[in-house]
Amino acid sequence: MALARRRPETKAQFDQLKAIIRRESLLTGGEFKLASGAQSSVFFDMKKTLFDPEGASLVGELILDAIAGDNVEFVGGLELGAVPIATAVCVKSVGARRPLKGFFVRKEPKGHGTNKLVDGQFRDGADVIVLEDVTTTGGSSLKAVNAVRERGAKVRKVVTIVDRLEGAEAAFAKDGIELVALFDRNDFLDH
Ligand SMILES: O=P(O)(O)OC[C@H]1O[C@H](OP(=O)(O)OP(=O)(O)O)[C@H](O)[C@@H]1O
Ligand SMILES: O=C(O)c1cc(=O)[nH]c(=O)[nH]1
Repeated sequence: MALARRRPETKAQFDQLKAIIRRESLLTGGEFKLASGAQSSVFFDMKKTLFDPEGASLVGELILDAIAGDNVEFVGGLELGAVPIATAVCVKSVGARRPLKGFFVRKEPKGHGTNKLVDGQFRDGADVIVLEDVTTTGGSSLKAVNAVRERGAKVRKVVTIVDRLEGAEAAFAKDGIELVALFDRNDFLDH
């Protein structure tokens, strides 16, 4: 797993975002059931960071910086975590040479209205980056990857805010996808 590059210009923002995640999202000492069904005594409640004004702004800026060299048109991922992230990145891309558009993949088609699985801004066959708030097994991101690949999209990279170092990187590698993380669990925990 590659940690996103900390350039001298972005180091202060990384430090600020890390402090917000530690203050708002890091939960230790409880017993939490994870999306995979596993139990953990550590939980990153990332929505608290993503719905914090400064947290959302920093996430948008740092992810936009992390993908600056990628030639993609769309960013998005599985609901719910990817929704505020994609919005933050899109907002921060306004004024860029090529602003990014955002999509989200529903866990289930909603059964009425347009009944879309992939919603928001999306074009079949496009180059996309999948976004995630926290990666554990990587299963949730892979649902998003598979949904957009069924629509012909090309996905080479998942960008997560925190990687828990519990298998996502290897799961993505099998599908030819690189994992880039702003932080990993070692940024927040001693073990
Ligand atoms: O890498 P994984 O093993 O898939 O675990 C990580 C996923 O778990 C959480 O989602 P959750 O299912 O709790 O959904 P939410 O975003 O709708 O709260 C988190 O937002 C990731 O999407
Ligand atoms: O694996 C998960 O489900 C998970 C882990 C975590 O730290 N935070 C979260 O929201 N989900």
